[in-house]
Amino acid sequence: MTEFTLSDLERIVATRAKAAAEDSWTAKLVAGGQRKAAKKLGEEAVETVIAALTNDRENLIDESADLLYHLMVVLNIAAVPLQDVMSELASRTGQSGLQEKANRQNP
Ligand SMILES: N=c1c2ncn([C@@H]3O[C@H](COP(=O)(O)OP(=O)(O)OP(=O)(O)O)[C@@H](O)[C@H]3O)c2ncn1[C@@H]1O[C@H](COP(=O)(O)O)[C@@H](O)[C@H]1O
Repeated sequence: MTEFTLSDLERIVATRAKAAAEDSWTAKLVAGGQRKAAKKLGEEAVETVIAALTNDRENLIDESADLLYHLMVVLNIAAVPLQDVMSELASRTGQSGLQEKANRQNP
């Protein structure tokens, strides 16, 4: 199987967001607005946490997929390109998270 990336998922979400709400979960979520989509994202985050804490590997993979998909929907509604998130992550490379935290606390 060829590698599937978050960029592929972003493209699928952008396409399906324009479908009829009765034919597509993505379109239904988008039509429901950011409040509902963000709530769904929060639920998936909690389910991911529970899977992690119960050492349920299969469920962790499943819930992580739900989480990433719903994040892509929330970013789509907010008109935030995935590349903006990746650029933010890229700008953080080369500095330890611990160093960044220390700089924030002692500017
Ligand atoms: N990756 C996903 C994806 N992951 C999860 N989901 C849907 O997210 C929904 C929520 O799942 P949950 O089980 O958490 O929620 P639920 O139990 O069904 O609902 P509640 O009980 O919480 O109300 C389900 O309908 C899942 O099918 C997804 N729906 C779509 N995609 C991708 O989007 C594409 C287009 O899908 P449609 O927009 O539906 O055409 C698909 O081919 C996939 O690539």
